[in-house]
Amino acid sequence: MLSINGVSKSFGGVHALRDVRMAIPAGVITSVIGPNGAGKSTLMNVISGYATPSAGEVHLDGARISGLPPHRICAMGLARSFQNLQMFVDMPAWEVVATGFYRHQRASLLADLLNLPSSRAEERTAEADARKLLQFLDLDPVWWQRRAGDLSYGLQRKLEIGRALATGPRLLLLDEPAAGLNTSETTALGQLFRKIIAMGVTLVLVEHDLDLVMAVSDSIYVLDAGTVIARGGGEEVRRDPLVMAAYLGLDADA
Ligand SMILES: Nc1ncnc2c1ncn2[C@@H]1O[C@H](COP(=O)(O)OP(=O)(O)OP(=O)(O)O)[C@@H](O)[C@H]1O
Repeated sequence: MLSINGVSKSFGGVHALRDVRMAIPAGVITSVIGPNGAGKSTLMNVISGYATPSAGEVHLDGARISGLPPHRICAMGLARSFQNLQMFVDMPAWEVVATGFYRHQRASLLADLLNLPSSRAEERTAEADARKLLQFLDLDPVWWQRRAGDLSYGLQRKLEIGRALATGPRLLLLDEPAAGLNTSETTALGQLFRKIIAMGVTLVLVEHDLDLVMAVSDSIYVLDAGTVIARGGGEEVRRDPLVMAAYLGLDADA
């Protein structure tokens, strides 16, 4: 579904990604792990159009997406969340999710400004759809009308996932979705991933919580210093000497 063909990205003299190749199939959870500075966020930015690769290409279902702006890539069915929350803190929680439906709305800016019936009808549909998504996310209705910024960090993370799902993606990239969550929130997040897969949305995770990664991933890629050093199932990756060396700072032979 997503193919990453020889992607490199440099920032001045820093080679954040070097000839990265990945083949991510539909219908499963693929995780990308690696120590700090390995290039994970840079890879997510390249895939989602927030960064242009210095070399190589990214294809989604055979169509080249590298080099396109984020909104075009989103319209092609690829949505993302961010490592640091990108939240509309002053909106009611439901409306944060509803903004994701904007991509599907047809009313013109003028209709919006004049509050014409076409614009109001779309708003009502977006609100109803947002409520369905909030139920899907298992967000207690007591929070729906509350200011998003007043929700706990874990609940705001859910809103961010809801907003991304509202764009109707076939593939969803989640950049460190468990960061800042407690143990029970992380367990619930793993269950939510399974529900998202069951909806027919493919998931790619960048995650530091290795327990979560091992529990939910069908396949794992390990990046270190901008290079893929291992790929496979949890056990395979866990036992890989290069992975141990990257994480523990040990010599691969040791
Ligand atoms: N905009 C930038 N300008 C310069 N260097 C950058 C930029 N973005 C990333 N880098 C560098 O590229 C390398 C990879 O960074 P990146 O943030 O992709 O790693 P990461 O694996 O996501 O790290 P972490 O797990 O700490 O979030 C690092 O050396 C980083 O300092």
